Order: sequence, then C-alpha cells, then structure tokens
Amino acid sequence: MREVETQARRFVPHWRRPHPLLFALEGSRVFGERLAAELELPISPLEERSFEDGEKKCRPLADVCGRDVFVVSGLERDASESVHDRLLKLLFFIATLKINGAARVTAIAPYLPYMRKDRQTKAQDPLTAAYVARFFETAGTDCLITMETHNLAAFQNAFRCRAINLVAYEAFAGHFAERILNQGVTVVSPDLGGAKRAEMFRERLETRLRRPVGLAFMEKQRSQGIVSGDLFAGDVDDRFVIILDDLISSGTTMLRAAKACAERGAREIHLCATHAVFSKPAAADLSAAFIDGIVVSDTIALAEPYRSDRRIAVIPVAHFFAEAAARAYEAGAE
Ligand SMILES: O=P(O)(O)OC[C@H]1O[C@H](OP(=O)(O)OP(=O)(O)O)[C@H](O)[C@@H]1O
Repeated sequence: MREVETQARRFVPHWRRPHPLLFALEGSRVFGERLAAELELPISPLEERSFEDGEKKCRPLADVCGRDVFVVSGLERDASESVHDRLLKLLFFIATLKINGAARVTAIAPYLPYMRKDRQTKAQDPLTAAYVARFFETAGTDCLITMETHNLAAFQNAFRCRAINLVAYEAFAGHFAERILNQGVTVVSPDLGGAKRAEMFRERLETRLRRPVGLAFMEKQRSQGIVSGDLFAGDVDDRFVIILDDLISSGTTMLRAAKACAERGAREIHLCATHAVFSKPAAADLSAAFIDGIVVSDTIALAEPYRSDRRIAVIPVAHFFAEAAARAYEAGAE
C-alpha cells in the first residue's frame, strides 16, 4: 500500500463563534483526524460503551446545545463492529445530538452502505437505499455527506434532507495523469450501470492528459450472487487500461473485467475504485499477475493483508469532505 500525498488545499475554513463541533465515532478516528486537520477543528470528546448484551451507548461529552455539529463515522464492517452496529450507533448518536439541542447535524459517512439495493429486481425485494435515507431523516439529520454512492439517481431520490454525493475523479485523474506516458488510454466500466461514472472520469482524464481517452464497457449480470455476461464493447488492445468502479467488495466484478481486457491485448491494467470494501476473497483474486495496480481512496481504512500490498495506492479524500462540510455549514447559516 502506498499513501499518496493530499493535493494542495483549496479552501480555508472560516468559523463563526462558537465554532462547529466535530465528533468521530469509534473506528473512524484516522479519517476523523484527517478531517479535523482540514477543518482546523478539534475532535470533541464522547463516551462510547458496549454492554454485555451487545447494546451500545454513545454520548457527547461536549455541550451540543445550540451548536452546529459534524459527526463522522465509517459505516463499513471491521474486525470489531458490523455494518449494522455502526449504522445504528451513528443514527442513535445523531438522535442524541438533536434531543440535546444541537442546532444542525451534518453526518459524514465516507462510505454509505446498503446503497446497492436501490430497485426491486425480484418479487418483494427490499429497497434498502430508501430505508437508510428514511432512518437518517428520522434521527434528525440535517445534511448527509458521502462519496461515490452506488446509484446517484436512487440516492438523490431517496433523501429528502440535504444529501451530498462527492466524487474523487479529479484526484484519480491527477494520480493517473502523472503515470501515463505516451500510451493510448481506455477507461473501462465493468458494467453498464457504471457507464456514466466511467464517462465522467474519462472526461477529467482527457482534460488532464490533453488528448483523447477511449471508453469501453462490459456486460454484467448478477443473479443469486453469480456474475455473468461476456459482451465487451470498446478497444483496449495495446492500451493503458483503467477499470473504474464505485467499490471493490469480493473483487469478482473487477477480476472478470481485468481478464477480459487482458484477453483483448491490454498493455497495462489498473483497477480504480473509491471504496476498498475488500471482503475476504478479494485478496486472492486481485493478486492476478495481469493486474498492474490498484487505486482506491481512504474512505475505508485498508485491512490486512492489503496494507502490505505495494500495488495498492491510496488517495486521500478527507479534504473533499472538509470543503463540502464547510459549505454546508455556510449554507445552513444563511
Ligand atoms: O467486488 P464485487 O463483489 O464484485 O462487488 C462490486 C460490484 O458490486 C456493485 O455492483 P452490483 O453487482 O451490485 O451491480 P449493479 O451495478 O447492477 O447494481 C458495484 O458497483 C461493483 O460493480
């Protein structure tokens, strides 16, 4: 794993007095500290306790009455907490802030889970993306900030409170532009659902490189956990290929797209995804020799064994969140 340096800061926060409070829930201290540095705010103290029966308690130790509050929490699973533990803990904490008089609460969830189930594809399917949005609203969230949600249209339709989706394409494009020499370049979407994302990234990369960048797509269907579909559109022969997706979980999607590119003569194959969810089997799959590099952001802290993998570059994105949080604060104060 290689930590890539944060790009130059583009904003300086100006807080009125008293300044907003920033809380970082357990498991999010590293990202919280990066955010705190960007926002020039201290992390406020809180009490987190787990009880013998599995229930949790989370209490602010700074007086929140009348204050603007930012609360950051990673919502991915880690060794000590499940997605559900973290999601419920954040929702309870937001509700606690509100009943104790917080003026406005901005939830910062670098990775927002449950967004993949955004439509009914089978009879009586749940719509978890919409339910998660309702839970945040019910808890009293005034604004939610996340990055690279799975389906932007579904995300925007699900939330009635302010919901901001950030993207890291500019940072990814900058990273690749420094490494691509005079090769032809193609951005590949590993499924049709990601076509718009790939196109947006391709445009940024083209601007950086000042020459045309190609686009390619692969077919993908997922049913009962089995991924299928072999159609491939676009030219990757002898090209520097970047396969772009929102997240890597098992790695199945990226691996099959990378294989398809290798079979079609790609010269170099790089995977690029905002969220390194990396559920267990990904480790073995992504070590394939035809994968030259993997670029992710730090929305999710890398678990072992990925930390020692030199092919993985991690792009910091806390500054995007800091700027969005500061803007949301300014807008709310108008
Ligand atoms: O690493 P993996 O385990 O393969 O998971 C990652 C994939 O899952 C999501 O798409 P999904 O399969 O839900 O498809 P969709 O675009 O049809 O919603 C996501 O956009 C990735 O493509």
